[in-house]
Amino acid sequence: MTTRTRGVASQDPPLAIGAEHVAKSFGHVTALRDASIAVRPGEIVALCGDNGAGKSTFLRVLQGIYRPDAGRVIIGGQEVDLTSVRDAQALGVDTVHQDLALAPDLSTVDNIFLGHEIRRRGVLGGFGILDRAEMAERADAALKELSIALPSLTVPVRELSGGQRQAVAIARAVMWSSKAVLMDEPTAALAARQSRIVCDLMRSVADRGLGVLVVSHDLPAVLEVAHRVVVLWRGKTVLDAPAADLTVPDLVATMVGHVKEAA
Ligand SMILES: Nc1ncnc2c1ncn2[C@@H]1O[C@H](COP(=O)(O)OP(=O)(O)OP(=O)(O)O)[C@@H](O)[C@H]1O
Repeated sequence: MTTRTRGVASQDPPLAIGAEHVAKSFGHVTALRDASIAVRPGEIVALCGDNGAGKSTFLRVLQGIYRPDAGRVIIGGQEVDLTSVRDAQALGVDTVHQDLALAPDLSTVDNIFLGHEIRRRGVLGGFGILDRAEMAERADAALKELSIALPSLTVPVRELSGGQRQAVAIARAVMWSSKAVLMDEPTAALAARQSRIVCDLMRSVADRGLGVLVVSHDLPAVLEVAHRVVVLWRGKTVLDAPAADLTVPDLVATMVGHVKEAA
């Protein structure tokens, strides 16, 4: 992984996460041809587009799963060359996946600390036993900070509701992110009330100063929660506008190619 500041260091405030003129092809299929997005600290930006527009591919570029063929990725105001998801995580970017990627048989505490377990020092200085009390305390504090109320932090997460599991996945991502959280369709599987709770949670995450990039087909939720909306059409950013200036019919028209405003 390398980082450079060329051309992006003067942006004020520095981008939490962004990308400029990204292209990515798979053989003869062009998934992205000119995709750009900019998310500043404390900002919620929605990434929308019709099926096959390139949203998942763009998200994977920002996560470090795919290297772009052209263009650049920016994290924390610096141009970066990500070679893996671990690179993005090390720079402070974590993802809430559509399937949440939680371990169903583990508790909320264990899921939040999965891969980041805290251990007490062993008697002989080796790896010690899990420090469950410390992990429970820190998980509880992180959930409280996001105003997430759960019936129990110790039951397996499969016993929680869909909205509660979504909240656990978001809390886990926030716990290990210092710059931005990427969310893939966070309200897709939720009823209206739980969807509103997740939108409130996105606001809490942004209020902590993190950038939030959310991929969503839920256009009313997008317009309610996002500060700005970026639309991809056939792999190109064709709209980047404040959500307050847009309506659902505007967005639908842009998503299907009736472009009113080029970025
Ligand atoms: N690994 C891959 N190999 C080949 N083609 C791919 C690959 N990933 C994506 N594509 C193609 O790239 C284009 C963009 O796909 P992508 O999944 O990024 O779109 P999307 O906007 O996320 O779509 P959806 O909303 O349907 O999930 C599509 O034509 C898709 O078939």
